[in-house]
Amino acid sequence: MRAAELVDAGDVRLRDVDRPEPASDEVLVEITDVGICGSDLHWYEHGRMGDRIVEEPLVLGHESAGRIAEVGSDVEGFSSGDRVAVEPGVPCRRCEYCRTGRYNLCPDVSFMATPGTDGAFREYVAWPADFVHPLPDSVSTRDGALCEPISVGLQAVDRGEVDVGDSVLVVGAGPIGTLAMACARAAGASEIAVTDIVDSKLERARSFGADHAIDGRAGDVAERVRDHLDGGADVVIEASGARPAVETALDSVARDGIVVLVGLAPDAEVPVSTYDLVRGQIDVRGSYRFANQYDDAIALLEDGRIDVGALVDFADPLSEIGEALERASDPAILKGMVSVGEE
Ligand SMILES: NC(=O)C1=CN([C@@H]2O[C@H](COP(=O)(O)OP(=O)(O)OC[C@H]3O[C@@H](n4cnc5c(N)ncnc54)[C@H](O)[C@@H]3O)[C@@H](O)[C@H]2O)C=CC1
Ligand SMILES: CC(=O)[C@H](N)C(=O)O
Repeated sequence: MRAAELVDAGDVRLRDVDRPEPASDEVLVEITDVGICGSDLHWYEHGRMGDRIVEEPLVLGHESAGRIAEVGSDVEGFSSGDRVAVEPGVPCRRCEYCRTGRYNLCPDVSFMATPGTDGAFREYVAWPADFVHPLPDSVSTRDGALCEPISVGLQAVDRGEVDVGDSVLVVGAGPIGTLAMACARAAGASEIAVTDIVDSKLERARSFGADHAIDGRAGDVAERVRDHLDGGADVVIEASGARPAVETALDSVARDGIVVLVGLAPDAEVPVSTYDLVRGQIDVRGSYRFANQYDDAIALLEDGRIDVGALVDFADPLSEIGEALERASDPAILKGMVSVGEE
């Protein structure tokens, strides 16, 4: 089968490799669609993330869906041809976090497209059946592949305890921020503001349903948030990881509000006034990946409550993976995808 391997920074090669055999508890998925995530671009551009370095060829891509090609001997409930979304992180299932349903925090998770665990820019993936989710007829595999970033959005909204009537500010209108916004709306948020520093992202946020799209380059964002959202946002979801954006998030929350930090910013140290946090009774929370969110993501797609297709700017074939990764690096692109098997 063909697999796109990252061999060095900026160097991804299509190679013929052995097709995997599913273990008894696995299914073999013929991959059809894979989203390109910012983390794929980071690995591609730098060949490393923090102290994790790509030393062996690594297949990128962790937002994937496809069709069942083979079913392991102990697996029940799947048949060849079933269309499925593949959840990319398989935890140990034994630790305290796994046993209490918080498997996104498992220290021994194998997550696709990180050193040691190949991702989905390849024709077939053998994957544990309990981390593979059937798609209803009305949900395409292209949309199903994006259950992954939708699940990140759902997790953020859960962490923010977004409820009916809440006002929400989303900082950063990339795919994660945009999907968090859609998930907040689905959870009942009544008024949603979004801020970004790229014009096209602000326009896309508006067309995706933001009530207020605030240009982060033009002056005091927090003040404008307070004007629009009656004194501040009940919940702020920070989805950029940029230092000034984190400051905006902390400054824009209403009293008794919750700030959810989703953006990953290894170097962003931000001064925090603990005095303001205490007096405002503010919760600041991290939100990491997702746990048990795929079924809800699929339900939102099935109900048409998230038009995830509107996020997608292009879908290139696997044979053009290098060009696809370059195209996706353009800040105006919201979501690029790779179609596997369609040439
Ligand atoms: N916590 C988690 O589980 C996960 C975290 N992430 C992280 O979430 C963040 C968002 O992911 P993507 O949407 O894929 O990234 P992205 O880079 O596509 O989007 C970030 C957006 O933030 C905007 N931005 C940058 N500086 C800003 C500022 N000062 N004010 C307002 N907006 C600003 C950018 O213009 C861009 O539109 C990244 O840091 C990513 O690493 C992604 C997936 C999972
Ligand atoms: C950071 C990412 O983009 C990825 N979804 C991950 O959880 O590692």
